[in-house]
Amino acid sequence: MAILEAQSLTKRFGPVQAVDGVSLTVGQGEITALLGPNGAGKSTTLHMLLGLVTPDSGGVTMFGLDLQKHRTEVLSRVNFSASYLGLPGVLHVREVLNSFARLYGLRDPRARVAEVAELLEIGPLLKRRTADLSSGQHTRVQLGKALLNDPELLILDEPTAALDPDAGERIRHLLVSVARETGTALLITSHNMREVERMCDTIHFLSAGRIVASGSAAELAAHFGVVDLEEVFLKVAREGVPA
Ligand SMILES: Nc1ncnc2c1ncn2[C@@H]1O[C@H](COP(=O)(O)OP(=O)(O)OP(=O)(O)O)[C@@H](O)[C@H]1O
Repeated sequence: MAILEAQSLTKRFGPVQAVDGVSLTVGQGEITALLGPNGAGKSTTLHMLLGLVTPDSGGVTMFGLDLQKHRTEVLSRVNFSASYLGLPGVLHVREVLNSFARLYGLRDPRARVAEVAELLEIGPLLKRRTADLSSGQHTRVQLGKALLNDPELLILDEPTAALDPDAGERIRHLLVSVARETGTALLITSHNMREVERMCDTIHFLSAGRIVASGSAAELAAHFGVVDLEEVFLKVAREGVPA
């Protein structure tokens, strides 16, 4: 059974058709990427999948349940992280994570916060005020928050955007382990083509709100007659997709 199925999602903001008929499926333990130029509609698509933005048309099914009809049940099995999400600045990292752990109804919030802090290597940050974190530290805390409830579907908007190469590599390794070992389905956006090549099973390329190409990195490179995903990106973004 698919973990996530989006059917013909559309969203218009005034004159801008941000998303125009996006359908996609993500299976258990699969890592899927949404790629595309700035403004292609990636974040809007993710926000519709999370129920944060209401689609003009189309629907979302997760775990076989309709998102609109079973919102609370469905979203309790999902989590989301993005560097643009704020954290309450006056609170310490431990207080923030403990609050989310209680909000998620975890049986032993403190134990899970300790586990996640070890996974994300944020133990030394637990006593810091979130307002004092660097952007890379903030990203790791956000990811920690997103792993607290052991989500079956993890949606990540540019998960490694603010991380240095070493931290980025560790987080990629962690995310791949989470998908492969626990069966969590991952849906990510990224502008880092090497990252997507290394992590993702399936890639959907968005342009002007539409999926214009889908496949593995190798399939897409072969299809467009280029050597890698970076070149696929440049070709599709600059020349479009031949009809
Ligand atoms: N709340 C909003 N109100 C008006 N326009 C919006 C809103 N959200 C997004 N848009 C517009 O919808 C289009 C798609 O935006 P979106 O943020 O989904 O793109 P993106 O692919 O995530 O881009 P980026 O790579 O720059 O993050 C853009 O033209 C954007 O300006």
